[in-house]
Amino acid sequence: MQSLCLSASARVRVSIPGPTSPRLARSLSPAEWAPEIPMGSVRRSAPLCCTRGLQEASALDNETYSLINSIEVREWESGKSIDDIAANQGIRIRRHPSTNTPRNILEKIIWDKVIEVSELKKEKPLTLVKETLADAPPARDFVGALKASYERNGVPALIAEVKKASPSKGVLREDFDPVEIAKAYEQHGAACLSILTDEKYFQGNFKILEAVRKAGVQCPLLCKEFIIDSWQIYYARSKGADAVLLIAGVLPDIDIKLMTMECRELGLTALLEVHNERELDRVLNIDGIQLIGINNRDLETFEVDNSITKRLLEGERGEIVRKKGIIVVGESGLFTPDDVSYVQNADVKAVLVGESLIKQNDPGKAIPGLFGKEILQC
Ligand SMILES: O=C(O)c1ccccc1NCC(=O)[C@H](O)[C@H](O)COP(=O)(O)O
Repeated sequence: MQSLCLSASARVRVSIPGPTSPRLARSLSPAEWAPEIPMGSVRRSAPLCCTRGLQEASALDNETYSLINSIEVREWESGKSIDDIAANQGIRIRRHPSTNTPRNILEKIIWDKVIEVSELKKEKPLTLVKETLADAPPARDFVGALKASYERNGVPALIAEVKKASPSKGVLREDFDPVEIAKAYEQHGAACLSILTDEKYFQGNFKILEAVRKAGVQCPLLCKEFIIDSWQIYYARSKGADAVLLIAGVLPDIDIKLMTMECRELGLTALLEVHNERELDRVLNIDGIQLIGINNRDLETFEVDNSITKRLLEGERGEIVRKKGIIVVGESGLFTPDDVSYVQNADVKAVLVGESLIKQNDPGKAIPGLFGKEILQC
């Protein structure tokens, strides 16, 4: 089957390579890729994806066909920038600085990330990253691990976060041995781990992700990054990630569609993070989403409010989530068994917890304190 691979984050880039699965194991020749077209800069005729894609539409699968006909691609054709498209979807974070002053910390993180990723791509272009994919450890079943833990324990499965620092709280733990902490989390029942890889704001990095995997930790690993470019998804997999975070408050629908397709092809789980009704509605309208995280923390203001999880899962939205069999993760600000029960009553099947565990003398032993009981490992 022919397959269209298109990345819209900051650029539109397309290839129509050969059969879908084996193509990930090999690198694509430059001829298979359309030239990269900077988004938000010049107005151009239709991107190559549209013309090539439509010519070959009869050979494309339904998912790809609907993508190339999507409203966003048509908007792009009519000259809208990625920031315009995002703004139409209620996204306040701009990808490209139009002033020197970011509106908030999340926007600043994203502007820095755009620069960081463009440097990394120069050092290691996608074709080289793809060559290293075959050496990565096989991807583990992130959602399967969460479901199994929930069934085993009757409380939300734990995604324990290996987090040294954060923009809202500064350094959370001076004495930070990520591998020891990861092992302790696993030993005390964490179903999965979240590894911060952003260096500038969280003092994380990809060496931590690799070291945790190489140390023999079995839990699936979430690469906690600010993803704005498909390159980062391939890079995360090449470093051993089993899941990646996609933030709906940063990524327009077209990026989410393309990136979730790429995740599927790589065997990665995409955790779609939302913070309000509009973001949840956007994500629920995208096919194939298995895992949604509701972040109780407003990443623009740092305000944490656990009732956001409850509010978003009330009524029709909760019904749609259940009908689609989506697993919901309650994220941030969870400190006590009451906090965990509160989000569990809102129908959350997993929780993502950083600060309240990492700040304890023994972060692993703090897990029973968080749940009010011991959590059984698989
Ligand atoms: O944690 C922050 O200060 C932060 C600031 C800006 C963007 C993202 C941020 N955190 C990411 C997260 O959402 C949390 O690391 C994660 O949900 C765990 O939260 P917590 O248990 O409150 O540490």
